[in-house]
Amino acid sequence: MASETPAPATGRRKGPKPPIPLSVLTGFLGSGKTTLLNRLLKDPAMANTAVIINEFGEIGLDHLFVEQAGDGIVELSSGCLCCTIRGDLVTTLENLLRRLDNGRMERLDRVVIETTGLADPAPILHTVMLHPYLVMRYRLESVITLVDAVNGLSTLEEHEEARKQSAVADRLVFTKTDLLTTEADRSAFEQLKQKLDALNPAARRLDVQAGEAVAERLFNAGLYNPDTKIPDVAAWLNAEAYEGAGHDHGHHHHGEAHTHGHEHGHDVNRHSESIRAFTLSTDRPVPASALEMFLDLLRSAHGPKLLRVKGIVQLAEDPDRPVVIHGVQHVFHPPATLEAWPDDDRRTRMVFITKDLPEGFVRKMFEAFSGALLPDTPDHKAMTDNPLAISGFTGPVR
Ligand SMILES: Nc1nc2c(ncn2[C@@H]2O[C@H](COP(=O)(O)OP(=O)(O)OP(=O)(O)O)[C@@H](O)[C@H]2O)c(=O)[nH]1
Repeated sequence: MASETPAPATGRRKGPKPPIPLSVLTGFLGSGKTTLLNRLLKDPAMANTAVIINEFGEIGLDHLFVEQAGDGIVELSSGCLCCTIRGDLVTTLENLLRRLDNGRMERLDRVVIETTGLADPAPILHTVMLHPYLVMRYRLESVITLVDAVNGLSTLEEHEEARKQSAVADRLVFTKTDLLTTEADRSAFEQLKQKLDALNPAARRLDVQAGEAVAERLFNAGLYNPDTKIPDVAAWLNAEAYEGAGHDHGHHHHGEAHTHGHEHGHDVNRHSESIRAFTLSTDRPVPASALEMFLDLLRSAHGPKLLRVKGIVQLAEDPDRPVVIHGVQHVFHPPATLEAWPDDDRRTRMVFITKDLPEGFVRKMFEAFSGALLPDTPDHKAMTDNPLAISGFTGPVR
């Protein structure tokens, strides 16, 4: 627990240490996580990174070992640390902090957690976000999801977990594009990319085979530019990418065949459409209490349907210092206040990836609390839907 770590650690230099960026590497079974990690671990750019994996055995690190420490952490010749999850993730993350705080480790610039193939990344993120001490020392930077270019389309169609993994990603990394040899393969890959456009329009995409999956492009997806430490809100939100993607979901998938009949959980189109990506924005400053009530209601009543929420908000009470919000399902990072707006755009902007939670409903709720008009993102549903009628809604909008 937090008490094991000596308190003076954070005060060794002046002020508390900045939180350590933490990324989650996920992707379906066999999507190529181990292969990519093996390559990354040799990259000098991974120095001062700790990678947390379930099993050393799988990853075949033997030739890279330099030191085997008692706490399940090994130091690799690249300067990267590798840890197994012994006990639980909290203990592993605490062990890393202990090494850092007692000087056994000089620096820790980044932590990467590899999930098992079937895992929903949200509980891993919650482990950190809900822990009172870890949430001060680590900061969620990015979710990186590997997508197999050959099998990705069928995996997405058949597995809810794969859709969620893709929807919450900050980076979508294609593997196995070298295996796209036939016309049919390439056409399936195009369809896969279209599906991902709908599920997650904002994630930057990288191709392993094109050499794009290097550390500097995979990571550094957080709010803060790692070099300047200045928040780069526009890149982090990438709200422009949602324009066009979030508003016509109903039209993206028509014409696709249903292949699995209509038992629950197997209607491909219905599920693809149930995950939505959209933005809300307003010029009007939002009262702090309205923001709080809006987020409280969203997360308490609809938490599991919020796959990912990011935003920057102009508060009525403190319009010069924007507040940054960041949530994964019902769990939100403590809101951070920036000292100033990073650029001239002072609008409140929020991006949402939701499941079974229609855009019109979220929009209406935001309007109801904030009194804000949302002129730049007209949505005819918002004009016609009655939010009270929808609040008990459980299925997708047709
Ligand atoms: N041709 C090709 N094969 C790849 C690529 N990436 C991974 N593979 C192969 O795909 C298989 C699965 O890769 P892994 O790295 O074990 O995948 P994983 O995601 O770690 O798998 P799990 O641990 O089972 O979830 C291995 O045989 C890899 O060699 C790629 O870009 N191209």
